[in-house]
Amino acid sequence: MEHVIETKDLTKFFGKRNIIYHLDLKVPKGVVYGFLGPNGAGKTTTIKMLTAALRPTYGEIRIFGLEIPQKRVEIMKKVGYMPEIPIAYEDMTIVEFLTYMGRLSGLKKEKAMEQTKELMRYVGVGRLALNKIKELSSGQKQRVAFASALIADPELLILDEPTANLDPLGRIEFIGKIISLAKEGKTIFVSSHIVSEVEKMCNYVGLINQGRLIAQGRVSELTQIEETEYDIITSDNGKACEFLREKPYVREIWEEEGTIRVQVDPRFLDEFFLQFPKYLTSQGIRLKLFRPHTSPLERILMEKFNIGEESD
Ligand SMILES: Nc1ncnc2c1ncn2[C@@H]1O[C@H](COP(=O)(O)OP(=O)(O)OP(=O)(O)O)[C@@H](O)[C@H]1O
Repeated sequence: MEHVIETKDLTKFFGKRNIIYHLDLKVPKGVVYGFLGPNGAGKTTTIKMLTAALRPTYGEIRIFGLEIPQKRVEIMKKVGYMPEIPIAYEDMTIVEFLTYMGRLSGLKKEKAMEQTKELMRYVGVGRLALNKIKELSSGQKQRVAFASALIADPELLILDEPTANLDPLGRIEFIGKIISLAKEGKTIFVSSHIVSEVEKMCNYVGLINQGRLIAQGRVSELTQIEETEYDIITSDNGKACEFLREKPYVREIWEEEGTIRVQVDPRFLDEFFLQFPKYLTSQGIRLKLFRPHTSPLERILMEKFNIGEESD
């Protein structure tokens, strides 16, 4: 099996409104796949179809090579799913809920309890074990929902905006957990509208806008567009600016709050990269920061989303 998740021509109408257009998702085994798109792009609708909560209007879905919805029960044994609005069992305590979810996933009672104990600690709700779900904050509920997705040690995790209610520290912790789960060999499909988050945790990405998949692939391959705008800080910004201003390949240059922003003619990037560091070294100027002005993923988003709008 080449792909853990594969859809062909996946399409969804709500009434006459076409919400998802001919989606061909391909999620290879072992990747952290970021399903990235703005509010209303169709992420949740797609995820609901992947988990058989919603029927496609047409198109095919295969998970582990098996067809949804026909093989749903068999497939879902190996899938941990965390919905956007988690948890319905509001009157259960966390322990009861997680043990119950473990039992539903086919674990023996003892194993379910053992997993519950370990996962409550893992997601940071150990002290709240006997609290009812309805007494929790939305971030705490999201942590419990994450534990619930992990309860049967799934091969594939499908997470719908899992960090939406987490505080900044919770987000950092969560990203660390996703990275280590991927190292264990799990495949993770995670939706988000936050570029920086996807950049930190995902090595594969699918960009969705207005129900259309506009790019898909390994982040490192998609982002090989050369940047022409850079942020620079040196130990002598004045001199560095003076040097750059004289160069014909520098299209624009200005300094803002101690950072030089330079825009280079893309045809002469090689010259810029060769000459600028050489000059700094010759003058004993130290380079403190040198980075593309926009992050690579942000750049492809801006490019692709514009293309999408033009072709409408
Ligand atoms: N049951 C429904 N009936 C009609 N329209 C719907 C239904 N569910 C979703 N939609 C519409 O489908 C579009 C996509 O919604 P969806 O929730 O999939 O987006 P999303 O990418 O998950 O957005 P967000 O980031 O805000 O969660 C929206 O325009 C929404 O209004």
